[in-house]
Amino acid sequence: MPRSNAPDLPGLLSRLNGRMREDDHWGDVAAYIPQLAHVDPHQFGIAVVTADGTCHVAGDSEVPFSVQSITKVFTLAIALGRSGDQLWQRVGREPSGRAFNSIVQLEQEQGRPRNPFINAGAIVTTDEVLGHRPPREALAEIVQFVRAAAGTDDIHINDAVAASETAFGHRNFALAHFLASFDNLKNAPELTLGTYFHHCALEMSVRQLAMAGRFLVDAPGLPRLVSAGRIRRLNALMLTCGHYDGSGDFAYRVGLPGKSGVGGGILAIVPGQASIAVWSPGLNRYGNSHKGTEALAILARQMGWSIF
Ligand SMILES: NC(=O)CC[C@H](N)C(=O)O
Repeated sequence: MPRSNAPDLPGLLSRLNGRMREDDHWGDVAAYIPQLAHVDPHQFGIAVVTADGTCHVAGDSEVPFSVQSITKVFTLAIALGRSGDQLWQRVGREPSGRAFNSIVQLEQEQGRPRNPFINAGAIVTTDEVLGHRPPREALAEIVQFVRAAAGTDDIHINDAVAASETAFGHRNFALAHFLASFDNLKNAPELTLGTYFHHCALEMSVRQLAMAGRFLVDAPGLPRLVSAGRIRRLNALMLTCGHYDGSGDFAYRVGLPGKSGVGGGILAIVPGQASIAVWSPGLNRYGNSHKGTEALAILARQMGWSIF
């Protein structure tokens, strides 16, 4: 009997939801994207898909939220599918120890971002996915990949969020132009960023996100979109880099590969056993969901889930 079917998971999720709502420290929503600053922080949802394909949910599990940087996992999978290991000439595989939008290492390291999950690295993988196509085509491929992974067509880009980020995206413009100055962008910064802002503005509920994460679990009954070797490598990068300068703390507390977004979502993977999505819009000092991290730490402990 796999451990994923062990202690009454639905009951556990429901108690976890209650416990998260008792404590009134919710963290602060991301204010640098005006559309996200309006989101009510007092929300919490969780979904777990186990290896047998069952999805258990609790809390605000059907509310679509801005998945933001969690899409970097999907764009990385697509970029590796298109370019293979050549991608690593343009972007590294080391934790940055810096905030997600930091620019300092880019100058020191001649325009090769530390990893694909910080903004500079994700701008490079987006540029790779874009190739020399119109952004609309690349976005269609990304949305199609996410929909196929989730098993539903009801996943959309929120254009107002993309526009809001474009209007205030001075940091990301700076990063993209810096990359271009080191000859590490194939497209005009505006085109690559337009694609990046739009895929970050994808919206999903935790149910949809947990379903979309199934391809990273590598269990016989779950959809397989990339090879087993690539699944392991995506998970390795999620563990070491998925929470930016909070990645070590997340590994210490949760013990699972995970990817966060400033919309307050986290996708975490229990290899061979489960795909977990949590969402609570208030963030901690690293820009990762405060209650999402708390909830994952408790769930992992209670289920005995850890890669260690
Ligand atoms: N950490 C995040 O989710 C950041 C993504 C956001 N779109 C940005 O570029 O700033």
